[in-house]
Amino acid sequence: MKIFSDEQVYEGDKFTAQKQQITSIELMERAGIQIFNWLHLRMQGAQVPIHVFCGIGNNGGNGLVVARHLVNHGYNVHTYVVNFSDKRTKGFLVNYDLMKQTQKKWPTLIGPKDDFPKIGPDDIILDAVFGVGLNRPADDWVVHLFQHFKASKAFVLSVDIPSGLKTNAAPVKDTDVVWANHTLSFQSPKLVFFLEDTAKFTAQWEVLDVGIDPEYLQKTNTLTTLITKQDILPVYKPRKPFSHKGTYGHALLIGGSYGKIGAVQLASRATLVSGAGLVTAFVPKCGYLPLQSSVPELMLITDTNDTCISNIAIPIEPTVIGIGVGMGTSEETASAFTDFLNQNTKPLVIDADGLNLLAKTPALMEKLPKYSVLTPHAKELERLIGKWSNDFDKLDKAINLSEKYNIILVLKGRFTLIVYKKNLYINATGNPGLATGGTGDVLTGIITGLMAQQYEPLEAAIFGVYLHGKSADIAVQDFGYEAMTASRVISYLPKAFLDLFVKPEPPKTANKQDDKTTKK
Ligand SMILES: NC(=O)C1=CN([C@@H]2O[C@H](COP(=O)(O)OP(=O)(O)OC[C@H]3O[C@@H](n4cnc5c(N)ncnc54)[C@H](OP(=O)(O)O)[C@@H]3O)[C@@H](O)[C@H]2O)[C@@H](O)CC1
Ligand SMILES: Nc1ncnc2c1ncn2[C@@H]1O[C@H](COP(=O)(O)OP(=O)(O)O)[C@@H](O)[C@H]1O
Ligand SMILES: [K+]
Repeated sequence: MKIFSDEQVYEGDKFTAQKQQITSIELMERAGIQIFNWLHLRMQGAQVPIHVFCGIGNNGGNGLVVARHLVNHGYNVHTYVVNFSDKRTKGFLVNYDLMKQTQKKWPTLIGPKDDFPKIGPDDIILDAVFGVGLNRPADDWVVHLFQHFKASKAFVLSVDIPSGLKTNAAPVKDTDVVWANHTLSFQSPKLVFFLEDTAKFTAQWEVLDVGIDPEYLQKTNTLTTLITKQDILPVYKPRKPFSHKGTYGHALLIGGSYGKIGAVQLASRATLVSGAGLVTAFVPKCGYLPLQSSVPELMLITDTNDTCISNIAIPIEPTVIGIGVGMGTSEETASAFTDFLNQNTKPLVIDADGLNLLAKTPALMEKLPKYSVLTPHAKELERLIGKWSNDFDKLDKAINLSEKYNIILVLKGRFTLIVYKKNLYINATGNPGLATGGTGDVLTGIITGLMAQQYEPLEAAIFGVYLHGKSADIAVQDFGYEAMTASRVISYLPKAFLDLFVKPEPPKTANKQDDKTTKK
């Protein structure tokens, strides 16, 4: 799913107005009706007080449209204008006048010196104070109003974005932003809904189709994508009837050390279950027996050293190499890793201690083949790029690293972000059941297995991360979060593949307008 920038949404609005010969006010009316329908469907006329707080820009204009329809349908509505500027937009002004005509009085103006209205814990707040037009910190009194919302414990529905939140920068303080229970985001979700520092500002979100012309949506490319099944299906390579194990590549996993052979076991099982034709592991001698007896499909090559990797000699021609899981960072291993990178020409997936060794000797980054896939968790990433001040700083640094070495970075977390140069892919599958040792090794195995089958490295990273999280999402239904374990994530990979071909259920809505909303 494309994540449009603010500029692209404005541009799309203009394109639509021109192509469909309608005014921006009519487009605003359409969007407002969508929000009204969302509320009406859920409230069915209930007389719960609804406090609509409107700014003076187009976000406020959207709020006024909703308020008018709520009044017309007999709801218990209180409308306020948060009067932070006198530069009112046309979309605001037109709807402000219509509001007067509808309820025969002007909405209540709130300024810096006014008391805030009483809001009960069972009331509803419609937050239309700031949208994506926020371009400087809000005044203190407006921030106090946001805190008043939070203190009321009322349900907060934000229009387009929680007010005070920007789409491209971190807020200075958590109190500068409205904490929404739900956000109706225009046309696509915002990147900030998926970032560690800002996801908390909306407990849930939904996309509202505000009627931007389909031609514009289709032809416009975005830098940011939310990975959905619809993005994965065109990438999926169906198994061919006249194929054999050679068709699906030979994956090699290099890793393991005394006490950490399990990491290679998990990664190589995941590689096998992802469909690689042949899988070999290169491990220290101590790994031979446990791996040979626990994974019969796996072939093994051992190092001359008993307990750690000391000399990576590979008498095979693998399609792809996954290196680093459980490998350790001893001096012998570090030197073997350097020698390996100096002579390697095969595509690479690098995880765990492979990343730690790269961080220790950054000059080794020059040796990475282009399109190598690196899969750091937050700590490993910090070792590679240094500390960051906020999510956007982290992304900038990751983009720089990707551009400098032409590599793909898989930034693991609740929402794993795949960075390739300026392109960003967000994965939303997965759950806290994955917060357990070994699940990262499984991911390395999956991506390596997909690359063995000739998925392009970027495709393999995107597809792999999606499948990994999906397995966990299916497994959680049987095991819950606590009992998940990395092995169970592998056992549910088959179901994650099969799920690709299950059609999503149509949304259960009674209202045609509401069919247009996309549920998370
Ligand atoms: N079809 C539709 O219905 C569509 C509707 N859309 C809706 O429009 C919304 C964006 O509307 P918007 O551009 O008018 O800006 P908005 O967020 O309302 O802010 C108001 C103005 O306040 C100002 N300002 C900024 N920061 C400030 C501050 N800290 N303290 C004080 N003032 C501050 C700044 O103006 P300035 O003073 O800089 O001239 C800004 O312009 C968007 O989120 C969506 O709801 C669009 O998506 C298109 C399709
Ligand atoms: N709360 C969470 N929600 C979703 N995914 C998670 C969560 N916690 C961890 N994960 C995923 O689990 C994996 C953990 O990887 P990693 O930290 O490398 O584990 P290990 O090194 O033990 O194998 C990553 O793919 C990460 O995205
Ligand atoms: K808002």
